[in-house]
Amino acid sequence: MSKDFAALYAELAEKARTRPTGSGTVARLDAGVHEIGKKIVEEAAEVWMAAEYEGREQAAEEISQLIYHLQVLMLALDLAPEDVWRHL
Ligand SMILES: N=c1c2ncn([C@@H]3O[C@H](COP(=O)(O)OP(=O)(O)OP(=O)(O)O)[C@@H](O)[C@H]3O)c2ncn1[C@@H]1O[C@H](COP(=O)(O)O)[C@@H](O)[C@H]1O
Repeated sequence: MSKDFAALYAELAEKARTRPTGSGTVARLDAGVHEIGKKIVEEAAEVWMAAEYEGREQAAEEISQLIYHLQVLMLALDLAPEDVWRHL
């Protein structure tokens, strides 16, 4: 069963809280907002290129990675999903 936005956020929040060894998420949080922001821009560009040239399946994968990095930024800023949803 694949995970959804809420399940991934809960998983990442738990990683941020418990800081398990080897977690890429913990390393990204430790690198800080500047590095997370650069990764978001990179992933957004990959979404664009995949959508324009690489097809739906590749675009879906790149979109999932962009969502992951957006969630890391949310955790870095202590933003819960509800803090974002209320702007929708
Ligand atoms: N869903 C993701 C996920 N999507 C993307 N990424 C990261 O984003 C990278 C994709 O970026 P690129 O394609 O640019 O790969 P890259 O050039 O090697 O990127 P860099 O690692 O150099 O930044 C992947 O290599 C991962 O490091 C993710 N890392 C983790 N998760 C999930 O997050 C959860 C927690 O992961 P850990 O914190 O590592 O335990 C697990 O369920 C993981 O499956």
